[in-house]
Amino acid sequence: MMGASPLGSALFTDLYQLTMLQGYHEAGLHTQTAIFDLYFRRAPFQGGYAVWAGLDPALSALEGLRFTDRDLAYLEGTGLFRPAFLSALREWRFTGQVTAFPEGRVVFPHEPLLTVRGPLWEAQLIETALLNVLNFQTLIATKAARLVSAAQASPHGGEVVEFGARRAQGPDGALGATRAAVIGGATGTSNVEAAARYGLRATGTHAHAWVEAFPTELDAFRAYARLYPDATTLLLDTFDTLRSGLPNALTVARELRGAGHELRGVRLDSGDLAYLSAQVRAALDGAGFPDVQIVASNDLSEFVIESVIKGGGRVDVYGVGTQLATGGGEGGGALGGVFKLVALNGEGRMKLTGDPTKASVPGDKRVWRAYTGQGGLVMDVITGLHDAAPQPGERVSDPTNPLGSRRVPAGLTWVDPRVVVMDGGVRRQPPEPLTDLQSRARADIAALPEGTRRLLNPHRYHVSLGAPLQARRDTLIARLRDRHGL
Ligand SMILES: Nc1ncnc2c1ncn2[C@@H]1O[C@H](COP(=O)(O)OP(=O)(O)OP(=O)(O)O)[C@@H](O)[C@H]1O
Ligand SMILES: O=P(O)(O)OC[C@H]1O[C@H](OP(=O)(O)OP(=O)(O)O)[C@H](O)[C@@H]1O
Ligand SMILES: O=C(O)c1cccnc1
Repeated sequence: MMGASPLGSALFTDLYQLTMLQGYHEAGLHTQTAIFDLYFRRAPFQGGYAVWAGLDPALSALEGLRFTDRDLAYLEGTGLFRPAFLSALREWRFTGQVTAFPEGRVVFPHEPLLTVRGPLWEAQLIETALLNVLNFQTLIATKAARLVSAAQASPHGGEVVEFGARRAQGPDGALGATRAAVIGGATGTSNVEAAARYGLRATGTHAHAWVEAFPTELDAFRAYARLYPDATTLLLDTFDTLRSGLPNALTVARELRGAGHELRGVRLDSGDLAYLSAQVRAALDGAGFPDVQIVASNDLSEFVIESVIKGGGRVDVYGVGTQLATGGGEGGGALGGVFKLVALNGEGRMKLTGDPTKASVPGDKRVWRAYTGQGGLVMDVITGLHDAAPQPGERVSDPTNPLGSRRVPAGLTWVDPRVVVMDGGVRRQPPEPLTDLQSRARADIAALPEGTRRLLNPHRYHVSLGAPLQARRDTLIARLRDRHGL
């Protein structure tokens, strides 16, 4: 065993949460009712949207969170914590309420994706673990969605499967990445542990080592096909894709057919994938094998996939490793989601800063999402929890730019997409199957305005603040400035 995931350990937090917790406890602030919002300020990959993922593992972790004897002994050993606080921690449980977008929904910068309401010391402690799992899985689900949209732009269609276990950020990163990749639209994984854990299709071909292990490429191909006559995908590029791999694969395809089976596929792993896949497709079709699939791999990204398709490529399945499992590449690497205190004991709180993109929005809130009659997404408006839904003609403002405002169009249907997913520290619903989350994401991505899906310089989907909320925020800003002499 490589060690269990730290998610679910009360010590999987930043030290400052615990030092603050002790302070809240001493000051008697710890039981005051706090509201924290989790949101990100920029969509990953310089894209126009994100696919919200990681909620189920986050909620599972909250449900069981306890300080064990080992945890308390460690904390005692730091010399930072007093006995009264350590014994209070023994009773610490998460008893709060969590309201969140359902997993798989498309989400946008600045809107509260998840809101925690509960005693201050409960909500504060969980920041680190919540952000860890939600930032990562949202990043990877979004990457998968981008890869899948690129693949599906081909008139012939295309799937994405996840090949990233060898490149992921550690074992826990690999498992989380597979889960999120599937939510974002990946149709299979090569990671067998992840497949078993999440009830997914484990899929794969063979490596160059298999071919190198036999006297000839044809011997290797024949041996594999004999063992898996209905599940063989042959890797063509160990020696030369067109001059050796392809003719040998055709030989094996004919032999399999003679024995009542069909070759499933071939894999291309180097060279110009547009040119090679078109050549291989033509050869397979010409030889009477139109159903043999072409799998491609080798440092694929959404931009490579786009280029392969533009170049006339005929790839059916893209096997993506590094870029998918790590979210690597431009604007990737990490999602910068944050968790901010927005109210304490019913009073709005906010972070003021010189950078208007970083100032938070105080108070308990609601997100309204507007749809056209055809089910297309139009805009999101954040209001106070008890404010009316946005009205046609109402002026709503840009959360990062006080001068940016727009009027709410008429004829839209407004829905509050967030749900209470946990109450009294207990989940309200059982975990949803990953296939349901994948379908939800697929439908939401299809409902996005065309330009918002674009990979490069997408249209910005508008998330605005309702007028009463903006007014309360302005009042609080003025009060904080007065109080701090700013
Ligand atoms: N038609 C294409 N358009 C854009 N990028 C492509 C295309 N075909 C392949 N690529 C990408 O080009 C990069 C380099 O491919 P190349 O064939 O030179 O690599 P390679 O020689 O196989 O390298 P290595 O052996 O290190 O994997 C890869 O990231 C591959 O995904
Ligand atoms: O999207 P990727 O990160 O490229 O992951 C997939 C790659 O992993 C495997 O090869 P590997 O990279 O281990 O060896 P190679 O570079 O010799 O192909 C496989 O053959 C793919 O090319
Ligand atoms: O099955 C494959 O082809 C595979 C699996 C992992 C990484 N690269 C390729």
